[in-house]
This record gives sequence, C-alpha cells and structure tokens, in this order.
Amino acid sequence: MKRISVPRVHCILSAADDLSLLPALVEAGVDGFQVRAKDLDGRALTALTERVVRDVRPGGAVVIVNDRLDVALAAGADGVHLGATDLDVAAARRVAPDLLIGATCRSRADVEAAAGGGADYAGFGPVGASTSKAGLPDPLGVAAVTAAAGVLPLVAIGGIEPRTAADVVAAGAHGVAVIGAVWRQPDPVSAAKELVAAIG
Ligand SMILES: Cc1ncc(COP(=O)(O)OP(=O)(O)O)c(N)n1
Ligand SMILES: Cc1ncsc1CCOP(=O)(O)O
Ligand SMILES: [Mg+2]
Repeated sequence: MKRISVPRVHCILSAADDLSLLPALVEAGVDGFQVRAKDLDGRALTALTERVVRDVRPGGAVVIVNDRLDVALAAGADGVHLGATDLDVAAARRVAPDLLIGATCRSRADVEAAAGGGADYAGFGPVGASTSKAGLPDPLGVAAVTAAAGVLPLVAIGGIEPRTAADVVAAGAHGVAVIGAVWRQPDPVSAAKELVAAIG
C-alpha cells in the first residue's frame, strides 16, 4: 500500500528559485514539489532535496525528485519522477515498493505502459507550449488529456497557467505541474494561489 496520494499542484523547482518562499507556497495550497536540478551532482541534489523536505513536509506537501531514484531514497523524499531515459518504472518499483513513482507520458499507450510497470501517476505532456525546456515535441493539446484519461492520474505539464489548468482538469487530468506559472511570475505565492483556485 502506498503511503501518500498524488499531489494536484506540482511546483517544479531548482536551486536557482527563491526557496525562502516554500513554506508560503505550501500555505497557498501547493501540495507537491518536484526537485529538478539538472546541473547538480548527486550530493548537491541530495542536500537540496533534504532542504525542500524540511521546508514543505511540516505543511503536508509531498517532495518528488526528478530523474534520480537513488537521491529520492537517500534524501527521504516521497517520490521520484522518471523520464524516458531514466530508470525503467518497473525496475524502480522493485527497488522502492512504497515510493510515489511518476512517469513521463505522451500518449494513452505510454500511460498504459507506465501503469503496467507500477507507476502511480503519469506526467502528461507537453500539453501546451513551454519555454522551460528545450527540445520538446509539439504540444499535445487538451483533447489528448481526455484521450489518455482513466488509466492513471494524469498530471498535465507544459505551458500550464491558471486558465489552462482549469481546462486540463475539466478534460480529465488529476492535476498540473508547472515551472513558469509560479517561478516566472512577479508574485509566485499569489500566482500559486490562482493556480490552486483554478483547479478547484
Ligand atoms: C510531472 C512531470 N511530468 C513530466 C516531466 C518531464 O520529465 P522528463 O521527461 O524526465 O524530462 P525532465 O523534466 O527530466 O527534463 C516532469 N519533470 N514532471
Ligand atoms: C520539464 C517539462 N517537460 C515537459 S514541459 C516541461 C516544462 C514545464 O514548464 P512550464 O510550466 O514553464 O511550461
Ligand atoms: Mg526527468
């Protein structure tokens, strides 16, 4: 049995963000934080994750590490998010039976494969255009969310802002994952409140 449920608002962060805002973001209703710091080595990523856990767990939010199962386990995080070039979901599940495991998916077939491997949720996207990551495929659009829904909880990602957050949830998504809609806003905490309100 899994310890925790899948968050609805995943705020993806790196060491470059204003981490002093983390407790206020939890207070605003952000229930998940994904530590995504491609430039950090294992030690630095572990230290960053431990800091995030310290800051957000008292408020009940969940911490997920991008890419690195080893770091998620070492830092006492709640979960790991795995992409196409990371550890296979089934292998990760064997090593970590109780960890929340998310998998990047771009189609219903991907979601079915992730579910078969033991994933808890699918990071589904890019739903919209994103400036936060280079080399992404064309946006899938909101209709793709509906087509992929019903297998695993879908966490929509890619250019999500409050209006599109409401749209993807109406289309069948469980929640959203964002970078720019929080961190590139003049007031990240107010922006997070808007996002939380938008998904209901
Ligand atoms: C919730 C969520 N969904 C998808 C992704 C993308 O993960 P990945 O494909 O591994 O790409 P990187 O984020 O590692 O560049 C995500 N991080 N979170
Ligand atoms: C990592 C990732 N994978 C698909 S879109 C994306 C970036 C999401 O960032 P933003 O919310 O700013 O579009
Ligand atoms: Mg990844």
